[in-house]
Amino acid sequence: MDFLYTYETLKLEFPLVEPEEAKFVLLGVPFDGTTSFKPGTRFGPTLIRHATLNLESYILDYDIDIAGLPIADIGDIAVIAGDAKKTAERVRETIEELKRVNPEAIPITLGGEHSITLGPVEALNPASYVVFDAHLDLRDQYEDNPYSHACVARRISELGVNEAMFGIRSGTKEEVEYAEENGIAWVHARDYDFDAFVELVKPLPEPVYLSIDIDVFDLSLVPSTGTPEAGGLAFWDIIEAIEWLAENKKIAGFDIMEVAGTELGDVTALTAAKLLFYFIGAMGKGP
Ligand SMILES: N=C(N)NCCCCNCCCN
Ligand SMILES: [Mn+2]
Ligand SMILES: [Mn+2]
Repeated sequence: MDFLYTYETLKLEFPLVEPEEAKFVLLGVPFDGTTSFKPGTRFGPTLIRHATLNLESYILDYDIDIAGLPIADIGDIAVIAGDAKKTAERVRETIEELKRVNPEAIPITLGGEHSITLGPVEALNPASYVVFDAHLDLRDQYEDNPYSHACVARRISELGVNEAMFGIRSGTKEEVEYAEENGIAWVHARDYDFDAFVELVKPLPEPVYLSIDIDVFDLSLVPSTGTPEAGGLAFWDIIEAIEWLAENKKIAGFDIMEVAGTELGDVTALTAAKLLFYFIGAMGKGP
């Protein structure tokens, strides 16, 4: 099928299916309009897709080949440079188009900066938003823009979606107060472990939208991201959490955001690509 706002890009190397038949539908959003420190998230989707060429589709520890799963790639969204709100709206409309023809599809958005996550969340209407991020993203506005990547969790909480955040190590006093006043639970990167994750996520209502801001990882794993912060989580910390979610909660959608870089083979994109394959594998292997 054709979508109003998408165009074709590099694709995964194994056989893909049409979006109507897919369980997993990839969508890139090459947007870096509100990036405040390091630019380059507009190259994120292409860098991630390219990095998948380095990976085996067979996942050793799951004994599953994700090439056999129904995956579609609908390409990238034509973004509106500098306008996060309108770009997120295009993403919302595209995912709404997809859900009309395939209500079972799980959209996987590759970013692109985190502001764009508002689009899939509005389209999918999850009961809960679980996010791994170095940042709280709870500002009312940043640099005069309420649709900045630093505000996305605030905008999502205003929709009435429950939120839980993990790997946090950056925010303002106002953001901490907003979280407290609005019952938003978050776990500092220093305090993160699997038990803390399960304790907070278990009671959350379903479906859950899962967002990974790539800057949650330790800097060594993600040198190219918009606003890097030292002191992050390990790769397997996040895989373990994804596995628990895949087994225990209905997942409405997933994204990997804030991947930047200008060179093919960037470490950050390799981390993101491996994360993508594990997400698909964990969701595809069944309980
Ligand atoms: N969600 C985000 N990525 N937020 C980034 C906010 C950047 C704040 N820099 C503050 C610098 C103060 N000198
Ligand atoms: Mn973020
Ligand atoms: Mn972040």
